Amino acid sequence: MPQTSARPLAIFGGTFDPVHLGHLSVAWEAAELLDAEVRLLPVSVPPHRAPPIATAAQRVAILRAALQGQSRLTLDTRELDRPGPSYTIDTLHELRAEQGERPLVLLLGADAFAGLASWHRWRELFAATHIGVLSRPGVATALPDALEREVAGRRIADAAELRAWPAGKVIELTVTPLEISATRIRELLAAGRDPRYLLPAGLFDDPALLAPYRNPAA
Ligand SMILES: Nc1ncnc2c1ncn2[C@@H]1O[C@H](COP(=O)(O)OP(=O)(O)OP(=O)(O)O)[C@@H](O)[C@H]1O
Ligand SMILES: O=C(O)c1ccc[n+]([C@@H]2O[C@H](COP(=O)([O-])O)[C@@H](O)[C@H]2O)c1
Repeated sequence: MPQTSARPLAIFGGTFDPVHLGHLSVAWEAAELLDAEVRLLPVSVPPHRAPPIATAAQRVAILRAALQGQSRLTLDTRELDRPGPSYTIDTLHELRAEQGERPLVLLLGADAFAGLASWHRWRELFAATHIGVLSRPGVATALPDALEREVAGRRIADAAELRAWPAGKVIELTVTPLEISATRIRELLAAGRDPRYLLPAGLFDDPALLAPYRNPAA
């Protein structure tokens, strides 16, 4: 592969049902550690889990409100425009066609990374992107054998090295541990609780934003 020196483009995909301060904080720190542009990509149809509670439009409205007031993290809604399951390999091929040899970095929480060998055409991911693994509280670092074998020769420790190649390296990103999950936030909202300090403050300004979780049957 040709060498490159462009500023990396990092993508952070998720169901974001809803986006929370755990997502935003780790994405922010990854942008700092990698000196990268970071885009949040909400999935349309998650390949490996039940459909989200909120619609795509509702999740995007929450994301837009959550991202207000800063410009380091941006929103990329391309997966919502594609029918069928949101396979990450398809997204990466689209981005590669747009970005040329610019380094791409797929950001994954440690839990999502540990499950990588079950993803659609997972071995092709390494030719399409670098991977940045975000530490997450309570997630063991041991990997299944097939994944460990694929990753073993790819690990790097210095983020600057990512710039030398468009794809193919794996870097652990040690970020501030925040034990926040969307599952917990949905439980709290469904129980009529107010998880104010687990979510960006702006989400509480408009009662419609979190309404899908307060009364999922509505
Ligand atoms: N607190 C966190 N710290 C580090 N990574 C996180 C954290 N929360 C989510 N992630 C990562 O964000 C990505 C998208 O996660 P997702 O939208 O499924 O959030 P979640 O909080 O894990 O949701 P759910 O509880 O519904 O499974 C995944 O790569 C996941 O590992
Ligand atoms: O491409 C796949 O097969 C695949 C399988 C599972 C998850 N993903 C992606 O991983 C990201 C995090 O997913 P999740 O389920 O933890 O929200 C999100 O962008 C998903 O599209 C992708």
